[in-house]
Amino acid sequence: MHFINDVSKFIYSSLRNESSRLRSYAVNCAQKYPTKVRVVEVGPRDGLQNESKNIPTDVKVEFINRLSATGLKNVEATSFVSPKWVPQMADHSDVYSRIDKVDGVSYPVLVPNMRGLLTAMQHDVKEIAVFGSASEGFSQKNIGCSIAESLERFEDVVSTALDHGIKVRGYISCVCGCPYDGAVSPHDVAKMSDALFKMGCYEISLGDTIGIGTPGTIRAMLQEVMEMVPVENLALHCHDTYGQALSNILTALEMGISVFDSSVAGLGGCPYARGASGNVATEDLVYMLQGMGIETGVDMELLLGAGRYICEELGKNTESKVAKALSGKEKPMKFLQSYRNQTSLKN
Ligand SMILES: CC(C)(COP(=O)([O-])OP(=O)([O-])OC[C@H]1O[C@@H](n2cnc3c(N)ncnc32)[C@H](O)[C@@H]1OP(=O)([O-])[O-])[C@@H](O)C(=O)NCCC(=O)NCCSC(=O)C[C@@](C)(O)CC(=O)[O-]
Repeated sequence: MHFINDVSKFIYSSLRNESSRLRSYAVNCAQKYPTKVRVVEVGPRDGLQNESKNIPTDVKVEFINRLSATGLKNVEATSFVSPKWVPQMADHSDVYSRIDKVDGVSYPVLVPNMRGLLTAMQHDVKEIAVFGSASEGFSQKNIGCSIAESLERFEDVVSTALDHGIKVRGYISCVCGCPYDGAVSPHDVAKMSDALFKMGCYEISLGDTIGIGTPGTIRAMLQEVMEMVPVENLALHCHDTYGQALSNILTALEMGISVFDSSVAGLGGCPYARGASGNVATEDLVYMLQGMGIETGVDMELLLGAGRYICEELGKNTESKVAKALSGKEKPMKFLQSYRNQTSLKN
């Protein structure tokens, strides 16, 4: 450990006078932050699924196309779920077939069962996500079965998808607490993560569905999960209900996690977790990461534009603090750039 710290300090001091990007790199090595983060945009799915007002398919398609142009590499497009359960996602087939598929961008879709997978395959979907829960109560309310039954169901879905060359991501909800069962033990989250990883999910996204976690509970949960699944196969999915999302993400970054889910304008919530607010806003996440010198590949101006577009269409105010702060500025990007130029960590 001392050796690692010494190496990090040496890298830091020897690069002190180099370019700003190298300086950020050294700082991140010294502090053990990853130098690059992949942001998984879940706005078109998690962000919109809870909206009661009908959102035209055209708007969803335009929203996804704008997000694809920002440099994001993962834009979750829709859910092939039952329209009886989530009416807002009933146009999943239309949305998926009409969006522009940009090279290098993945458009995962949620799939709860074999029927969802077969429909997704008819539309040549390249990546799906199965979604389970670490708590029994949420599993029953969200997908109508127990955890054990869900794992049985996913076995077939995952193996069929993999046989057809479709990548599979695995979500686990309620990793810090459940709206029906209360506290959830890190051991149960680790067990579920292990099961989905062994099934063939390339990445496990750990969802703090009701945003109740704090850096303390997130750390304890991640410690147990990391004993079962390598850190490079983990992602964190934070809702910001209690205002803890960015602190929780910082904790996960310190522990080596480098994939985070977020939703532009902080849209969202789960229909089966009443009272839970939206995901951490993508603008706020990217602002924090850029300010730490961590590469995301996301163009902030285009991202702010995508957030403005969907908020106008929904007739809502943004939940992003960054979007709110910059909305009063005549030239927001110039303002940000000049601020960054005055600080030691330019990006
Ligand atoms: C899993 C089921 C289908 C079980 O639902 P069920 O009622 O137990 O199953 P069923 O097989 O009896 O099906 C009921 C009806 O739905 C139809 N159906 C069945 N499957 C499909 C399908 N794939 N696509 C279209 N239709 C389907 C089926 O044909 C039938 O229609 P009917 O015969 O009555 O006319 C249901 O519970 C469901 O769709 N649940 C989805 C709930 C959901 O999408 N929740 C939000 C996403 S999860 C989330 O937000 C959390 C996450 C991922 O973001 C992470 C976090 O923050 O924690």
